[in-house]
Amino acid sequence: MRKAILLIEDETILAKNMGLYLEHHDCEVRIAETAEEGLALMDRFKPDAVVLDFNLPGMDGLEALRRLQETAPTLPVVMITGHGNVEMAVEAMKLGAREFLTKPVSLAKLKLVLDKAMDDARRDRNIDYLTSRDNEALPRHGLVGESVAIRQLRSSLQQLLDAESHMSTSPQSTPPAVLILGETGTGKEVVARTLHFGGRRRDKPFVELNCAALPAQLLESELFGHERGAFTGANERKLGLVETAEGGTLFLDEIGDMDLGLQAKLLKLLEERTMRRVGGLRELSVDVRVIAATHRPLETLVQEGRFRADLYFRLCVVRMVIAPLRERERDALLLADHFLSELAARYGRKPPALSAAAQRRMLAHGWPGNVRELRNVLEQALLMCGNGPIEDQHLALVSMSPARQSAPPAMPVMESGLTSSRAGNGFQASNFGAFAGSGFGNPSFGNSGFGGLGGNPGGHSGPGGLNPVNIPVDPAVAAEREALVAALERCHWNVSRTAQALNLTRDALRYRLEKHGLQRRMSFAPRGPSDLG
Ligand SMILES: Nc1ncnc2c1ncn2[C@@H]1O[C@H](COP(=O)(O)OP(=O)(O)OP(=O)(O)O)[C@@H](O)[C@H]1O
Repeated sequence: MRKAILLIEDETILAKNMGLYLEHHDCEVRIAETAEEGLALMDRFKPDAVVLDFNLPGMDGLEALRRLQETAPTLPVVMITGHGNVEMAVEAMKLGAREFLTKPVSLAKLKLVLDKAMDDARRDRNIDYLTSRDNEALPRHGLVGESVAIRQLRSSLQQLLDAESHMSTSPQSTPPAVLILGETGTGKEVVARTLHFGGRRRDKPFVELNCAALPAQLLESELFGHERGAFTGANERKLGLVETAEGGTLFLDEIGDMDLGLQAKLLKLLEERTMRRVGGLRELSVDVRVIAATHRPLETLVQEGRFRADLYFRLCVVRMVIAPLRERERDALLLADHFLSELAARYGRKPPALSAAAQRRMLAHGWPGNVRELRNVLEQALLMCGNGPIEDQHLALVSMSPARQSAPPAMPVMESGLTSSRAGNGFQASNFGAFAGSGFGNPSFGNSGFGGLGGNPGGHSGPGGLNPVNIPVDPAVAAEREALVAALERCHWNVSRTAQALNLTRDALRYRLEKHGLQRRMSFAPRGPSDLG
């Protein structure tokens, strides 16, 4: 993705040279000759990084840096000075400048420093973002719902957390790996966060990675980091997310999409608690709790040889299955109340009522996108309903193939939550019996959601990302897709900016990307602050 770089430099020739060099290296550049001009460009240009000269006519570089920090505290700024003044540099660093270069500036070094500054900023923002999202991602009232499935899940989570609280604190006793299964949008991430933030690791990092979002090689270096020179473009050593998660939790979403080669490395991490950076010679010890999730029927992938059986067993020391929303009795209405209060507060309005017809329609709907879909549908309905109640025509529910709509409830709801909750203790070692038998895991996967979708579970796009659920394409849907693509192109496929441009929440945009099979085209897509889905 082209990076947008703002150069604030009054020496015309130097600014031009830097600009040409960076443009030649696939950056989009704007030059401002004064700090005032640069600051005025910020809103319109929205740079990914700023190169800022100390000595400028009018407002000086330090003052400009101060202002940039106020308005865009995570924006990486590289300072340039002609004097190599140490005090100034220290002051700039204190103010948050990422890097410091002295004139004459080596253009190659500038590019290197910029790349590193943007990389570091992205990593920091990931962590900040993940931390700041705690409250947002953990519903304030915990897992909303009173269905048997959700009550069981809540109590199983509590039992697991209680058991973990009695574990020894030695580094050898990492809490068990957990595998969370469920259709898209059922709340797998919420469960993972509940386990992390409800447990003893809560003050350590919760780092998440979507394994479906990156090609294998990138995923490996994102996960395990790399040494300098490990491959073309590896100009600096980079820490991976495993090391970033030290002492905390690594949440691997969409684990079913992980490449087989990388699965072997993950297995080693789980078995030996060691890892090696790409291009590295040393084995490094790590203390990381792994929680993995997928919407795919992992057991079937194992049977088909697409997922390692040994890794599967390692991951599901505790296995949790989250029931799809359509199987959670009247939870859709409880969740609707919850989301409407939350959304109404955000829009500064009173929560609207749901008409009886709207309630009936919600209870009859199949919710292929589950809780996420429900929230997005309600957000739109809230905006459409004016000051009256939400009527059924305000609910933009995507119609589904008849086969799916008429699918019977997949399973006794009791099966939800930890698979082993039947055993009475809420959780236990994974269900090897079920794996070996013809049922191959939890019946909820065999019978319902996944089967009924003709191999395209939960509305997720197919491997090419272009074939979402069997939805008849109507012109409105096509128009929505077109508008999305246009906005994405305008915003260089940056999720945050696109969401902003379309006045959508990131979740709402993410849902729409999934709906139209556009998600896989996000080339960068780790769940970072700017790119997070
Ligand atoms: N029981 C619940 N109560 C309140 N909010 C919920 C609940 N379950 C899910 N949510 C909300 O629904 C949205 C989707 O949940 P989440 O991201 O955890 O789903 P997921 O299963 O991880 O989805 P995906 O498979 O696409 O990664 C989030 O905004 C989450 O906060």
